[in-house]
Amino acid sequence: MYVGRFVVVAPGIGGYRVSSRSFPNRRVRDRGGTLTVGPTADAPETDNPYVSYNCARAVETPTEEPLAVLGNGSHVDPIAEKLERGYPARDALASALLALDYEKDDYDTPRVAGVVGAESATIGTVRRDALLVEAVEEPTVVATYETDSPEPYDLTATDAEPVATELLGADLEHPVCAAGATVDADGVSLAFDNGGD
Ligand SMILES: NC(=O)c1ncn([C@@H]2O[C@H](COP(=O)(O)O)[C@@H](O)[C@H]2O)c1NC=O
Repeated sequence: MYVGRFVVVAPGIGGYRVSSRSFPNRRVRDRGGTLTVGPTADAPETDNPYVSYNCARAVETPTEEPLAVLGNGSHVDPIAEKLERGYPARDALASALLALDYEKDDYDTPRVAGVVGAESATIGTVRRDALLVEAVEEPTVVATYETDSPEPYDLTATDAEPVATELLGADLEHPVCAAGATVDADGVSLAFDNGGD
């Protein structure tokens, strides 16, 4: 099955995977507290605005709560900025997803995102026909295609890098790269797996 990009979150842990039919020559890079998806050196040039972006950010709220933000596009940045200004996760997700809306590409690709705290998690998506934001207690996935509403996900890893590796290895078509995050009282850990390097 091809689900495109997907986010998985639960309290204390989360991850994000890029699956792609059209732009497989991409990887995650660490820019210090932010993980970025972008082209590999040998990738064909493209003017598609949706394929390079920050996919994971570590933030701290005004009350010093560490949070991780994960998502499939430029909405990750305003979600992170709203959390840093004290918006609750629900409101940061809903307002940024609604403002940017689904992607204006050939597929009306939904935006998906999650916010992970040490003891909380919230997941969201904006599609052509819906805006969904939910607080969740157990690992929950939302994807761009097919699985485009939140549903339970069987996540076994408990650390950031194993989460990335587990998502990259999930039996879903066209894996490209993945990110993982863990959050506890001490802060956020981010990691990634680009497969084979
Ligand atoms: N976030 C991403 O990594 C990403 N990769 C591709 N897209 C969009 O989704 C469309 C379909 O891509 P694909 O055939 O790889 O699933 C692309 O034309 C592009 O507009 C993306 N946008 C949202 O998921």
